[in-house]
Amino acid sequence: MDTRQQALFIIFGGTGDLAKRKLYPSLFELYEKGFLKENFAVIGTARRPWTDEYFQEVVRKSVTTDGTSKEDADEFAQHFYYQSHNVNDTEHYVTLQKLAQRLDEKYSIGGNRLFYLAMSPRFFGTIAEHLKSQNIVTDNGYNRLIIEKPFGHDLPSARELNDSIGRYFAEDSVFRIDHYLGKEMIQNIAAVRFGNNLFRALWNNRYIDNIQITLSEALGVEERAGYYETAGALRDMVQNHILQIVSLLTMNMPASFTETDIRREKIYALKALQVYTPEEVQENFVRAQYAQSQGLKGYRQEEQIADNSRTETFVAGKLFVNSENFSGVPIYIRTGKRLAKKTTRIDIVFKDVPKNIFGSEKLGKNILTIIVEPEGEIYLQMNVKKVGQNFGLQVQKLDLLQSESDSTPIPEAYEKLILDALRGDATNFTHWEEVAYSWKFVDAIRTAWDKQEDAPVEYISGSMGPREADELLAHDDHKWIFTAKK
Ligand SMILES: NC(=O)C1=CN([C@@H]2O[C@H](COP(=O)(O)OP(=O)(O)OC[C@H]3O[C@@H](n4cnc5c(N)ncnc54)[C@H](OP(=O)(O)O)[C@@H]3O)[C@@H](O)[C@H]2O)C=CC1
Ligand SMILES: O=C1O[C@H](COP(=O)(O)O)[C@@H](O)[C@H](O)[C@H]1O
Repeated sequence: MDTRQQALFIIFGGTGDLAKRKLYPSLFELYEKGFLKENFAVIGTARRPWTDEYFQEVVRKSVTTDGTSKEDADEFAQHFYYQSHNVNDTEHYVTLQKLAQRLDEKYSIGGNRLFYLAMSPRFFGTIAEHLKSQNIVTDNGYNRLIIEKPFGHDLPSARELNDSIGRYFAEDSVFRIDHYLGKEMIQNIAAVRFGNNLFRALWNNRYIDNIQITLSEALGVEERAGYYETAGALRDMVQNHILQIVSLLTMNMPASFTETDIRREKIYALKALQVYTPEEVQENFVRAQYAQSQGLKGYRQEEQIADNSRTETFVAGKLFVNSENFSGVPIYIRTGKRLAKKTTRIDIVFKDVPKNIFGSEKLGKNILTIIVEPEGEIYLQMNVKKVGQNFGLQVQKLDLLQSESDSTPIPEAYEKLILDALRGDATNFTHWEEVAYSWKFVDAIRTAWDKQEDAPVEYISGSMGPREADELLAHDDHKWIFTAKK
């Protein structure tokens, strides 16, 4: 089967951080693996007046690491063209249309176009409109729009944004990126759940006691402070990545492993999220900010951050998916910056056996742990017999998968997602209804917080958040499985 793709990429925000750090290296990987060969070209656009030569140099630099072949990087960069372009200026789209047409012919692309909007969402509507009105979309190939997060800052703004895009592009041409859905171990959730009868049978409120999702980062806000100050951890990480993980963990088994069936079940799971009243928000959610400590700046001392900022850099919460299989199972989530360690992990804690027949021998919990980062790993914690004449029990970890044992290099999330978009497979992109239900849940929390007089509590940089996040679980007689000490 010929896996080579033919496409013209037009990247809006071609001079930006995301394009340089993620998009060009991912395209290069696809080139090195043969998915992109002769029949592709990339137009980078942004306002600054770069030349093609300068742009190609930027691209070469961004794809070059220790092992990169200089010849391949040079050949790859030859496919890149730069067009200085202000997205608000209609005249500029006329020039863009001509360049796109010329490159389509030069590289025999056949009209396939992928428009990557790697810039502030406030421009998305105007770009979509101009792509249509200035005939940059073709009628002899596909026209797909890849859209970066954040998709709005609440439900009304997301709906407005969706409507403005929807006037020009049908839902099946819109690929809303959530890069967590391109991560290998996040994609492994479906394999573990639906590929093993053992877990398929136990994956419900009869056997699962609680679920814990941790997305912790060691870094602070770095150079994205301006954006972060308007978002906070709730909008930056919970509305998208965490709720997407929740939907993958709690959705019913899809009728088939296809885009339509998977998305249907994810939408259903997100629709079943319990939307909290302000009192329930107070009880079930904790927000916090990193404080000045251990020689590191506190959040309010960072550049571009107001010294009275109330933006949360940490969120912990307990949520419920009120579906037949998951109602009653607390799902504890936490995410934050300047925490002890960069890690993304999911712990599924199973219920205790109904009766311990081993007398004074204590039984440990069965816990299935999926570590997404730093290394992909899956463990199952089990009770087994201690070796020896006497009967004693011990807890052991069954190592179900270790990335080291599989020599295939793990593709970067963006690389996988761009290839999916080229193939027209939107399974790992978020449907509008998923976005809408996620905002509905998050808006209830945000609105309650905005009305609270208290500022976020503080936590020490390098810790796993404030003690309130531990108390949230202690209140239910639970505790976080992952502590930084391990
Ligand atoms: N960076 C990251 O790690 C991540 C980014 N994202 C999202 O990706 C998007 C891009 O982020 P990022 O690359 O960091 O942002 P940057 O600020 O680095 O880039 C913004 C880009 O937009 C261009 N631009 C701004 N105004 C205009 C205009 N009027 N006309 C044409 N071009 C314009 C800028 O170039 P110029 O000034 O030359 O016009 C620049 O290329 C955002 O939606 C962000 O939320 C999502 C996840 C991670
Ligand atoms: O979307 C975002 O994700 C990153 C964390 O992504 P990861 O792949 O490194 O886990 C986060 O730093 C950023 O604030 C947020 O916008």
